[in-house]
Amino acid sequence: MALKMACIQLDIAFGNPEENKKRVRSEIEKVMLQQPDIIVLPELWSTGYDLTRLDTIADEHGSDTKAFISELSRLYNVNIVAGSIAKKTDTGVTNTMYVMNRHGEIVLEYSKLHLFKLMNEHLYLQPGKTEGLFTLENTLCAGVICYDIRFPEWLRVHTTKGAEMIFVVAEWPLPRLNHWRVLLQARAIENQCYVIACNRAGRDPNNIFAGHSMIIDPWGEIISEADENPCSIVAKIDLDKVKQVRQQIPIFTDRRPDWYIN
Ligand SMILES: O=C(O)CCC(=O)C(=O)O
Repeated sequence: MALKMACIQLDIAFGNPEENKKRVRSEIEKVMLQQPDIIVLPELWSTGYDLTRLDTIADEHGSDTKAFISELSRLYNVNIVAGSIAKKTDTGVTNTMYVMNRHGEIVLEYSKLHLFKLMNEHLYLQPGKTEGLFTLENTLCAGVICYDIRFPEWLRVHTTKGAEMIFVVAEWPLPRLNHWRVLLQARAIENQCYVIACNRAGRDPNNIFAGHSMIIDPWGEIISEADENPCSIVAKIDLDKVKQVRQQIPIFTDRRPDWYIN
C-alpha cells in the first residue's frame, strides 16, 4: 500500500498559540495541493519552548487544539499527526501529541515519556504514562516525541507490537543535528520500519533549531530530507517494503529478548 506523507517544518512563533494556529492553517492549506494522506507537525508547535509562561499559554485539557485539528482534518479529509502541544491538566502540564484521522477523530493521545533536562522540561512538565501505538490507514503506527528517540528500547516496545511507521515530532537543536540524523536512520534500520520525522525550523531565545525533517524507509534510506529553513517535505512511501525487509533479515523472529537486560 502506498501513502503520501507530508512534514510541515514550521518556524514557531514563541509563546503565541494564535499566530501558530494561523501558520499551521496556512501551511496545511498549501501542502494539501500535493494531496498527502498524512500530515505531520512539529513538537510544541503552538507555544514553542516558552516554558515559564505555560501557566497562561498551555491548552486547557487540549480542548482548543483538538477542536482546531479535528476541523482541519475533516475539512481536507486528511490524517494529521498533530505534533505536540502543552496540555494543561489538573495535575500539571504535559507535552502531548494528538493524532486525528480523516474524520477528525482522535486515534492517539500520547504524552512525552522522556523529559529533556537540558531544556528544563523536567521543571515545567509531567511525563506521560501511556504508550504511543495507534492505527491509521489500517496500519499500526507509533508516535514519539523528540528526546524519546534516544531510547531505542522505547521505540522497540512499539515495533515488537507490530508498528510499521514511527512518527517523530521534534524541536531538535542545530548543534546536535548529527545525532538527529544518525539516530533516526538507526531507528529505521533496527526496527525495519518507516520513520517520518518532523522537526521545527527557526530559533527561539535559547536555541537555533535544526530542521532537517526526514522520511526514511525500512532499509534506512532517506527518501526525503529538508534543509534548515521553514518548508514542507512530501514523499510517497510503500508499506510493502516493511514486510520485504522484515522477511529478508528477520530480526523480529531472531531476537533473543530472554537474554537482554532491562
Ligand atoms: O536529545 C536531544 O539532543 C534533543 C532533545 C530535545 O530537544 C527535546 O526532547 O526537546
